[in-house]
Amino acid sequence: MTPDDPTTPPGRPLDLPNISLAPKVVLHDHLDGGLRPATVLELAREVGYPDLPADDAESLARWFRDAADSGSLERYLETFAHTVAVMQTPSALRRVALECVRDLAADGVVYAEVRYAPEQHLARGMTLDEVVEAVLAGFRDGEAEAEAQGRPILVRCLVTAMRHAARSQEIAELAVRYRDDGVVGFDIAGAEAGNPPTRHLDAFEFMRANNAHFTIHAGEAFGLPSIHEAIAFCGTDRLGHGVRVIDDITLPPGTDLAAESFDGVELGQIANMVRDKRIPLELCPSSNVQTGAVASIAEHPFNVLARLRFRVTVNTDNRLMSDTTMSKEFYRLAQQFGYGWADFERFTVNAMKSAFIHFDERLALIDDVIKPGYAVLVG
Ligand SMILES: O=c1[nH]cnc2c1ncn2[C@H]1C[C@H](O)[C@@H](CO)O1
Ligand SMILES: [Zn+2]
Repeated sequence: MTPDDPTTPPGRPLDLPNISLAPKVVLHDHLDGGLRPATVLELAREVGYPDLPADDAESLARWFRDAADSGSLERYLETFAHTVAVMQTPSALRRVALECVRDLAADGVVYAEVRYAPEQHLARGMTLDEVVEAVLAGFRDGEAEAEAQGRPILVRCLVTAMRHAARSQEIAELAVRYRDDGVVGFDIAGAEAGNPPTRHLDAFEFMRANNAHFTIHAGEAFGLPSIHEAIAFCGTDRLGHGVRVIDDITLPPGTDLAAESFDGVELGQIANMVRDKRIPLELCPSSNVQTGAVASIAEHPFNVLARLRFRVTVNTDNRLMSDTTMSKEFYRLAQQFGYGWADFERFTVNAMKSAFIHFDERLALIDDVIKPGYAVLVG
């Protein structure tokens, strides 16, 4: 695209430096999937963890990306053993949480919901409450620092239960216990096949009974039945990925996935329900390619879903494993599907509307931060 090209979107060039200036919102970002490689090395040395697969930051970064590039969610998840191993003390958790906020703020993120599974951080004797408190302290440190640097960011936390394990009720209780301290919701993650959302129905019912929010990783490695359970039986507020909802959408043969509109599309009951109820899709393009949920960015249903007016949001999932940032995800989508600032603004407003903070707080960020931020870029 060049400035003379009539297809070039208006405003500043859509390059990474400009995209990083745009206000962005991330709803799906794992704390244990976003460590800095140098921090993994330092913490491993501090806690005496000898099993890292590389001993310099650059090689370690490459190892995470390549190992996660596996085409299988199960193999992708194996890489987390190394990050979780070095996140077993309050000081390590607080540092990782602080650096997470620093990295998000430096990338122009203005609101983030960051998740992790407290039950995976008990190996050296911390309690679930101590884990949550250490992470929240790190987020508060990061927010204060960003504020002082004139780059304010609001970071809230989701606590995740591992879907193959049996602690979801406890984790849901933890979410409710810390709801006034920065935990805004609950989630389940891990290997999807064989661990359907209804395995954790009690935990979701507990959240609903307490008027509390949750999202569910569904429709990533496993398809429509998982999405159906998450919505129909569990009553999820959002879908973690949900990308396989595309399997309930019939496109005429030969449809160009990068088109601006789609004729002759048919939606099944599940796809209609997701769209009718405006259930947010936490799409994570790079991660979806790495786990084999989709074959490539070009074949990612993001554009089809966006043009069909599903409530799509753009997310990082795991910045370390995908070697990504919010800006890079936006950039990759723009390169593939020709998006401009107005599209980015729409995806960002979609995300902000879908956040688990209160309505007035969401509205304030949309009106006071997101809209003015994009107005500057559009010019
Ligand atoms: O995209 C994902 N799908 C399922 N599970 C995931 C994904 N990304 C991270 N996880 C797992 C691995 C982490 O250890 C855990 C908590 O953040 O969540
Ligand atoms: Zn995830």
